[in-house]
Amino acid sequence: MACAQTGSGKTAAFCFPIISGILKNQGVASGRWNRVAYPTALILSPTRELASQIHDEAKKFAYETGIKIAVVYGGAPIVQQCRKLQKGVDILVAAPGRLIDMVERGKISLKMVKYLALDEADRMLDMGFEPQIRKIVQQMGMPPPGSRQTLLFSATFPDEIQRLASDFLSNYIFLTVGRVGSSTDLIAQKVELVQDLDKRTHLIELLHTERANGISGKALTLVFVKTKKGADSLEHWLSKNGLPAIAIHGDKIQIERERALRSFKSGVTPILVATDVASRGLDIPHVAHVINFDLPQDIDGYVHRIGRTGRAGKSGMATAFFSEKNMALAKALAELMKESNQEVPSWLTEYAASPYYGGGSSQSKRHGGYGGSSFGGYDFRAENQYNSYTYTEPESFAVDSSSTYGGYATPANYNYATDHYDAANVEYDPYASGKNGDGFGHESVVGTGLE
Ligand SMILES: Nc1ncnc2c1ncn2[C@@H]1O[C@H](COP(=O)(O)OP(=O)(O)OP(=O)(O)O)[C@@H](O)[C@H]1O
Repeated sequence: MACAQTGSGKTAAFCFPIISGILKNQGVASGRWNRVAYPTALILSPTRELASQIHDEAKKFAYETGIKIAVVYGGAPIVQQCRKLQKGVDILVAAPGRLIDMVERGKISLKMVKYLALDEADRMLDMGFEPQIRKIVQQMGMPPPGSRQTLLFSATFPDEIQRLASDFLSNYIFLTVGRVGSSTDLIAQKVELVQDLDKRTHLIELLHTERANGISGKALTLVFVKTKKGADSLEHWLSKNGLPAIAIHGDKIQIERERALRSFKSGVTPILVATDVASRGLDIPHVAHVINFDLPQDIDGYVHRIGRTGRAGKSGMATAFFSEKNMALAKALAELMKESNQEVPSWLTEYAASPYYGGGSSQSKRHGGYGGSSFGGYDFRAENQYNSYTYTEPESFAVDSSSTYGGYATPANYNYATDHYDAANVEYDPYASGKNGDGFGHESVVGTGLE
């Protein structure tokens, strides 16, 4: 289970070990025609666009290795996808619906899967996708957790989802780079108090000012709204006001969705109005500004949305229109902004402090989820240990022998700065001799930055 901030390169982090594992252990599939495809690795994604992006990335990573990569998702011709599969596939990238369909039709067998990766894993295991994932992983012939490696990746991981995820894992390692659910401070975040009725005018002013200041150029702006209807309507409104915009949402047919994305990426339509269908995983160069015209319900949604900018070390900007409908988000938003070294407006601090909106509670409450917040921030198995986890040199993570982790002494010479990634090797035991030392038979590894 691995968490790192948006835009930090998680796709490569799960693709490379898979590619390496296949080359080392399984060997690549033959190019012979097969009626049924037997992928060695399965990568699942919540949206078609993300599946397509992962497929493209994985192809680059596997260049000249002979590894065969295919993608299946709904809304695209199934015949073409089948034809590709029949030529052999090592890594299959899929959106759940189409995958289930193809397994049921006998076109794909999951019997040989040795690597299962769930990108945006918390989304894949939330209420919407969980039944489908359960079906794929537990009822379609896939080898059990001990006989395959399972990789769950996301920038956010609420503890209730972590709990659920353990059903698909055995004795797993929890690895975080930075704090789970935090956003990168490469993104300059701004929150503005705007009444619902004024949002459109405010948006137009904001976009015109940007243009007047010459910010546009090649820069792209992504505007998030709550509903599909709202997306279409805002697209028309912006276009009518001389601001070229295009909408993407789940009610559009796949060709239209892809056309919208292409037009946005190429800069032909520099404003994309989107629902949450575009909130996760999409890596679009030149997105300079993310505007939350409507804020999402929970803070994790906000983290993913603003994460469409400020990627791969580049800086970005995020503006949120906050109205009274968003009060439940006040505390989590203020905390997140503070944590990412952003200036928090005083009115937001006041809302955040109001007990009426869940304010005034202790830090530890962040883990439990309240009023729209679902900060993870830790390995849910280690709640007690984290409470008593102390260290003396947070900069370098060099821990002296007085430090404790769940009441167990950390080895005197253990240096987190150099040793913590070694914990990914299951045989390596950083905390104590014998078992993991915390008595839980698992390991949690926390890194401090993108390194
Ligand atoms: N080592 C690297 N050096 C430079 N760029 C990199 C490196 N690793 C990844 N990238 C680039 O960083 C960008 C973001 O990567 P990626 O899409 O994998 O992020 P992510 O962590 O999955 O984000 P999200 O949480 O939004 O899905 C991509 O354009 C990718 O090519």
